Amino acid sequence: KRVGVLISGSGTNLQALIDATQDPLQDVGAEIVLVISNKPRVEGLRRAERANIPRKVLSHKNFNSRLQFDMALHQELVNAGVEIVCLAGFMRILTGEFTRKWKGRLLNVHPALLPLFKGVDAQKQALEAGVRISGCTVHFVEEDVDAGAIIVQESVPIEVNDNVDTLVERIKAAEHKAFPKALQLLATDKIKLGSDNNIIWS
Ligand SMILES: Nc1nc2ccc(CNc3ccc(C(=O)NCCCC(=O)O)cc3)cc2c(=O)[nH]1
Ligand SMILES: N[C@@H]1O[C@H](COP(=O)(O)O)[C@@H](O)[C@H]1O
Repeated sequence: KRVGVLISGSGTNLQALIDATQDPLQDVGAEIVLVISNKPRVEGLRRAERANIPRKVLSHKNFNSRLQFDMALHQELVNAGVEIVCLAGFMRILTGEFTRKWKGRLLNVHPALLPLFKGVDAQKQALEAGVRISGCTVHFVEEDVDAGAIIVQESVPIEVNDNVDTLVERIKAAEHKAFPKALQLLATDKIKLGSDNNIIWS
């Protein structure tokens, strides 16, 4: 399957997807054919360059509305023949127009065990809640933010002297295993999204 990856920053999840899809010993069943960043000059674009993956910057500042940005994003993905889209640290909320066009083919990784700790500071929320276990979630993306059907989760312990930075790092290591696993399940048709947002395993 042809995969498009959307990023906004460092791209360590993009790197994990690149490594997994380019590893001859793994059969992820996917090829990353396009990387799009909504921010220029981020490290994730250099990771794509090093992997010889076509890449593009689409700044939301160049569009008069969220919908126009999303439709330009959609057209780029369609033109590249993308079949599955992965949000890898993409920090723009997508319109329902976009999420409906990619329903069942749009994945995101969230740095907490959803439905706990939705939103942008999930690791900080977990520390403040005093939970002893957190982790990451790879889910289908719906219009309702961080509410899509869950595909893969991986847990990590929260240590006594953890701060946001140490927890971010530990959760990222889990993300780098969970995201390729979830992509493989979808790309090789082991799972699909059911009509009432359930996961159907074949
Ligand atoms: N409709 C839909 N779109 C998404 C876009 C990105 C992510 C990634 N996780 C994210 C979750 C939350 C945010 C957020 O609230 N950012 C601050 C506002 C930025 C802006 O103005 O756009 C960003 C990404 C998830 C979703 C999702 O679940 N549903
Ligand atoms: N959505 C969240 O944004 C971060 C992206 O990191 P990177 O993949 O750009 O390194 C990750 O922690 C991910 O959970």
